[in-house]
Amino acid sequence: MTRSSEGLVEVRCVARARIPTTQGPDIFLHLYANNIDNKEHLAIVFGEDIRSRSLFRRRVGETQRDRMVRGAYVGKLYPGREIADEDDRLGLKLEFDSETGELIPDSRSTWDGYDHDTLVRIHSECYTGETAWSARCDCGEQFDRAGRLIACDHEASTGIVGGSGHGVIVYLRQEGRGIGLGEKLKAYNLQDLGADTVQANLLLEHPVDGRDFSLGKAILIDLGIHNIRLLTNNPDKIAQIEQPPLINCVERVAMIPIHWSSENAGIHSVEIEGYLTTKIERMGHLLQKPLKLHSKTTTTTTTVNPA
Ligand SMILES: Nc1nc2c(ncn2[C@@H]2O[C@H](COP(=O)(O)OP(=O)(O)OP(=O)(O)O)[C@@H](O)[C@H]2O)c(=O)[nH]1
Ligand SMILES: [Zn+2]
Repeated sequence: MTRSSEGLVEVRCVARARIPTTQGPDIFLHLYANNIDNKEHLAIVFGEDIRSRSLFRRRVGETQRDRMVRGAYVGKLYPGREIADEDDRLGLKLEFDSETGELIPDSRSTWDGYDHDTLVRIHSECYTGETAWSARCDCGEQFDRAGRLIACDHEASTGIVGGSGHGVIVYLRQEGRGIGLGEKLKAYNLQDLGADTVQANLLLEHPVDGRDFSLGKAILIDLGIHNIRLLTNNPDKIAQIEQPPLINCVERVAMIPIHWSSENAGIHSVEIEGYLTTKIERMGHLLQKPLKLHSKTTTTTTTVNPA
C-alpha cells in the first residue's frame, strides 16, 4: 500500500453533488477513490463550504463546465450558469494557486476546519440495519441520528450540541466490520445457534473486528477537517483516527441507544440486547447499560365490587 509522506492513505474525491433530502437540509454527497481498495467510499457533507481539496484542485485542460459537472463549484448551480469558481448571485469566489492549481481556502467561502470543531460520524456500511430494517443492530438508528444531530443546533432530549448544519458522515464500505455481507449473514446464523457476535466471527475464522479507519481519516483531512467532535462509543475508532498527524478529537459525543431512554422509541429486540451487551462486555465500547430499562411504577387499582 502506498502512503503519503505523512503516512496517510491516498484518497481522491471523484465527484460531488447536492442532494436535497426529506429531512431538511441539502447534503453534498462526495464519492472517493483511494489507493488501497476498489470500493466507492463516501462522505456525506453538510455545508456547501466544506471543500474537498482533491476535488477542487484545478486540472490541466479542464473547462469551467467540466468543473461544474464533477461538482467542483462554489455556491449553487442554476440553469445557464457558466463559471464554476465564482457564484455571482451569492457573491462567492474561489482562489487557486496559479502554479499547483490548489484551492486557497478563504474563510468567507471555505469552512475552516482548524478554527471550528466539526461534528463527525465515521460510519461503517450495514445493509441489514440501514436498508432492511434489521433489529439485530442499531446502525440505521445511529446513521439517522448522526444526520439529525449535524443538522440541528442542539438535541432537546439530551442537550447534545449539534452541528448547526455543518458536519460530515464518512460512510465506509466495510460491511460486517470488514467481513462482507455474505460472511455477516453466516455470522447471524451462528448467533441464532447461540454464539455471540465476537464468537461468530471467530468461528468463521475472521478477526473480531477487521476494520481500518485510516481511509476515514484521510477523507476528513481531504475535506479540510482537523478538530473533530466524534460521534462514537468505539474506543478503537478514536485511537485510529487520533493517530498523528493532523486530526485532533476534541470531544467524543456518545451514541446512547434511543430505546434506553425512551420506552416507545428506538430499536427493541432480544437480538439487539445481546449485540449491545457483547459490545460493552467483550469489545470495550464506552457504553453503560442502565441497570433496569424503563422501570414502571406499578399502580394498584382497587376495584369496588358492587354489592
Ligand atoms: N460481523 C458482524 N458485523 C456486524 C454485526 N452487527 C453489525 N455489524 C457491522 O458492524 C459495523 C458497525 O460497527 P459497530 O461495531 O456496530 O459500531 P462502531 O461503528 O464500531 O461503533 P460506534 O461508532 O460506537 O457505533 C457495520 O459494518 C455492521 O455491518 C454482527 O453481528 N457481526
Ligand atoms: Zn448494523
